Amino acid sequence: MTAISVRGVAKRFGATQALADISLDFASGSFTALLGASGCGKTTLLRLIAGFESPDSGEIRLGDDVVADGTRLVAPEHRGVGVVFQSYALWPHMNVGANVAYPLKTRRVGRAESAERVEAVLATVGLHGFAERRIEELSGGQRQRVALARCLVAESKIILFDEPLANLDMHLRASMTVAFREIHERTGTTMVYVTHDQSEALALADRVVVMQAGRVLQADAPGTVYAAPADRTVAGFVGRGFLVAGDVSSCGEGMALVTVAGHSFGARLSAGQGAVLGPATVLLRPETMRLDTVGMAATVIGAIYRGPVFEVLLRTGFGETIAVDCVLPPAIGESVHVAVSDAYIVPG
Ligand SMILES: Nc1ncnc2c1ncn2[C@@H]1O[C@H](COP(=O)(O)OP(=O)(O)OP(=O)(O)O)[C@@H](O)[C@H]1O
Repeated sequence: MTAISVRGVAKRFGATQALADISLDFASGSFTALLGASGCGKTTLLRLIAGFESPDSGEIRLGDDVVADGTRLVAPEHRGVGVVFQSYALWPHMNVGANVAYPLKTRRVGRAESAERVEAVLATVGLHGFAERRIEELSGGQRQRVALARCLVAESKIILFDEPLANLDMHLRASMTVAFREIHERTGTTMVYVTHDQSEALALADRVVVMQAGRVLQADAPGTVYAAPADRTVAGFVGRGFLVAGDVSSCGEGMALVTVAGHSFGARLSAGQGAVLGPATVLLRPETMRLDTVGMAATVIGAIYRGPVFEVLLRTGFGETIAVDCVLPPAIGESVHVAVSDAYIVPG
């Protein structure tokens, strides 16, 4: 079943076309990440679904109900949609329990039932026994869990997240990413998650929608967006990758034989990509390249220590920069060869 349907939606702010003709369906129980650089329109799309903005054209449905079109605009409080913001939007003068219970209070749910439901959602978000705590006693991650609990207690079928982890440190982000996934799996809530952090999007979502300048460039499973990006922009934005110029000499069975800097290797073609003989854009990723005795000729231009490995920066014979991961980096200026075990011909 479709939980959210966005059809031909456009939104302009003065001279800025924030969204241009967006059509997307969000399946019930799905977890979608809206990913893109600052200003691409992610938040605007989220705000349109929530009802904080109205579309200039197009239609938005939640389940079977039209909530926005040329004639109708259902107010946010009547959409049954929960929103978790980057700023927690909690009431500092109320304790955790009262913050979480707020949606139940406005619906006049009885005290005993309310206390029971609040305790249950606090347990779901890993805050069992926190009901009496004051908001200012909590860490950023705990506050974000309270905000999520407040959405869950209202039993919103849809929860929208607007960069909820942007204020947290790296370790807390990682643990909250795991927590969000678990809560999604446990509750089956339809979730839409705005982020500009591609690693967060890949880790959390079952579908990643990559946006640029108010348009959708690709909407696919994380593995597909990573392994088979739809164009150069997605290839450059998702994961660590390098786009180099190659020359395709033969094609067949979804594979091409491509030559880059004098070295020939097999590269995948995207589904539906026909024969692409001649010049092509090749996506190379560090994990599928290694230094070897044969391969693309390159010169070492630098090495960055990344913890477990060094990222060794190389310049190919055509002046393009690529990188491979190495435990022991070669010396700067050294001539090396790079063997490629997987590559991808970027469409377009
Ligand atoms: N209320 C507004 N008034 C004027 N312009 C706006 C308004 N809201 C958004 N915009 C513009 O619309 C475009 C899309 O903004 P939006 O906030 O959706 O982008 P975003 O992808 O969420 O960016 P960020 O990651 O920086 O939040 C931007 O150019 C922005 O400046």
